[in-house]
Amino acid sequence: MITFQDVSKTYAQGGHAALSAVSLSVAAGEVFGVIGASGAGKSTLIRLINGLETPTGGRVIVDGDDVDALGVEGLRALRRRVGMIFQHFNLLSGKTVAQNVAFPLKLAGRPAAEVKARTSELLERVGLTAHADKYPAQLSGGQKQRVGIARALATGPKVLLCDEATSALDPETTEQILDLISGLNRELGLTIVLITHEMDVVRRVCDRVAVLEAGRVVEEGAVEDVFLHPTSDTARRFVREADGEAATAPGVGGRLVRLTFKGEATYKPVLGEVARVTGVDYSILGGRIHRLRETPYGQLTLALTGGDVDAAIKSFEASGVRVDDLTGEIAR
Ligand SMILES: Nc1ncnc2c1ncn2[C@@H]1O[C@H](COP(=O)(O)OP(=O)(O)OP(=O)(O)O)[C@@H](O)[C@H]1O
Repeated sequence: MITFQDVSKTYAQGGHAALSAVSLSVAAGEVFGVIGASGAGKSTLIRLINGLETPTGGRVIVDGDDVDALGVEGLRALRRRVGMIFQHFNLLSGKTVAQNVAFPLKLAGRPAAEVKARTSELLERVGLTAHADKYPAQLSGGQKQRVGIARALATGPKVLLCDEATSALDPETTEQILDLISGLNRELGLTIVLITHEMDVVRRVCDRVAVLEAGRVVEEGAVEDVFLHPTSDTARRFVREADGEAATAPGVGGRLVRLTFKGEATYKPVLGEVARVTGVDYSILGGRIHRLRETPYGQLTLALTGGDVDAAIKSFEASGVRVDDLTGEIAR
């Protein structure tokens, strides 16, 4: 659905490259996350998808079109197929909720009866029917983002771009908006690209993720792989931030390992069994049970001492538990 081929972008006033040699592709129907720190190039990347920015090198292909080669009319048509929502909602403050949602339909020259019917259908979908005649200033942040979503869906897009869409919201509202976005993906088959600086957002809704650092993709893959076994320092940092996992374990000896339990292994009494058989002791340094979209998983960070540590690691692995040796990593 979306392909970046060796894309670079240097702003005229910028000097250094905001994006360098970015190649990635987003399949139809998936939720693709782009995570990076401030200034990594996330906004630039997402704005290239609907032609709000143009690349200085490479090509961005969306739904079969080379975005940079589209004329004014072609771009307008593309933007009807690619909706966008924003961190600060970007609503028209002088228009009501219903008028905000109707706006793109009116711009597209749709007949009045269709505009009315479609607007009420969209307001119903995002749960704002009762607020149709209010103005944005009378709404909560979450309600404003719902208006943004309804407006983005007005022209029946295939793709929804989410530019830090939950960054201005509290955790509970964030969860509701992410649920709404997930539902749109499931029920309408919308392809979704979201940019964020929070790994938790990626964990909750994305199928795949690219990690951006200083304009380059430093890691990309299934969320499960990147989240459970990050390979780049940047991804590790984001995962740790999301977990609050200890980055150091001062004064603890032994072999530091992270166990990942998934699927059946999650419910086996593996820890005690392995300790008994191999004679190792363990101190628990950190732990969490979470979900990756719908899949539960558990991770435990342990210091293993005494007994036969190598045999213990083999036994964990034989029980379907993944073991990562953190002895080198944890000091980083
Ligand atoms: N219009 C612009 N003109 C000049 N430089 C820009 C412009 N927009 C972005 N940049 C620069 O490009 C780089 C990437 O910026 P971008 O906004 O894409 O990053 P980001 O990851 O979205 O950051 P943030 O999370 O802070 O929004 C930064 O160095 C930024 O200063």
